[in-house]
Amino acid sequence: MESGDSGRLPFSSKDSVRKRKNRKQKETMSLSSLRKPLPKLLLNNVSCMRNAQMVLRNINVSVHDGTALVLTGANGAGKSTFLRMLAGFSKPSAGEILWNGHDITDSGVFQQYKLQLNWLSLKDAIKERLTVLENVQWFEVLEGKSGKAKPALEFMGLGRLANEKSRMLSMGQRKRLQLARLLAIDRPIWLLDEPSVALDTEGVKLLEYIIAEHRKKGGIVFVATHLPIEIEDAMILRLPQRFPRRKTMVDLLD
Ligand SMILES: Nc1ncnc2c1ncn2[C@@H]1O[C@H](COP(=O)(O)OP(=O)(O)OP(=O)(O)O)[C@@H](O)[C@H]1O
Repeated sequence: MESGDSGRLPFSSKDSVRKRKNRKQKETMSLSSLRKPLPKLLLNNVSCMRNAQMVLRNINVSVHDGTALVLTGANGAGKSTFLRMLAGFSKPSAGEILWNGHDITDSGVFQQYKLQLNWLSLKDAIKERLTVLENVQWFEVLEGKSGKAKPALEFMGLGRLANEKSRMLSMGQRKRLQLARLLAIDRPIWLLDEPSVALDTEGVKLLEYIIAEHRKKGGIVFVATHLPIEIEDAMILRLPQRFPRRKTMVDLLD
């Protein structure tokens, strides 16, 4: 009996050790899944209407710190609409956009969320009568910051023009000024609509560089573009064409 009992004991103790191990493994797994960071931004089945037409349909994207998302697609596919929605200018007609798990359409959340955003679009909001430097400083003042305007302009190759009236600037220089503003204000989420338009080769390189540096600090970058921009490990979201394409002059020439 004794030997029989003692013979069974090691098995039952092995069993309980194995069970304990399994339990521990399960606990570790559930802990690690708990620890998995929330996406900074989550678009959950988002659709968006403009002018009574569905422009974006059932978009699902999750974006973590350091991510770049490049939006591509034909004219009218909805790239700017996507950015406008993230900026809070348009509301999703269905689905939700969560920032740190909170719905950005909630007004309390939006007050905090909008302070994270840096918006760059074709409408450059440059004040013609201010100098180039004042145009950046003006944004700094609104932000309660100071001291970064000059270095940002110098970095973007506009140091020499800092005291010129901004109406003197060429298109590419205006774009560089917008990028200098982005650097001076330094907010974490960049929404860039066609940021490389009008930039020369060096300007595009600078743009690629500042995007890479921003991401290294954990910044998030959304870029809507038709032009190739080198962004390492970017997620690409190609928005579908909204209407069947009619024949164009290009097809006739082919
Ligand atoms: N201000 C507006 N009011 C109403 N509808 C608009 C407005 N702007 C754009 N739209 C509609 O939304 C659709 C998507 O436009 P959007 O500007 O998002 O496209 P896009 O992909 O950025 O185009 P592009 O490559 O030409 O910049 C357009 O086809 C247009 O019908």
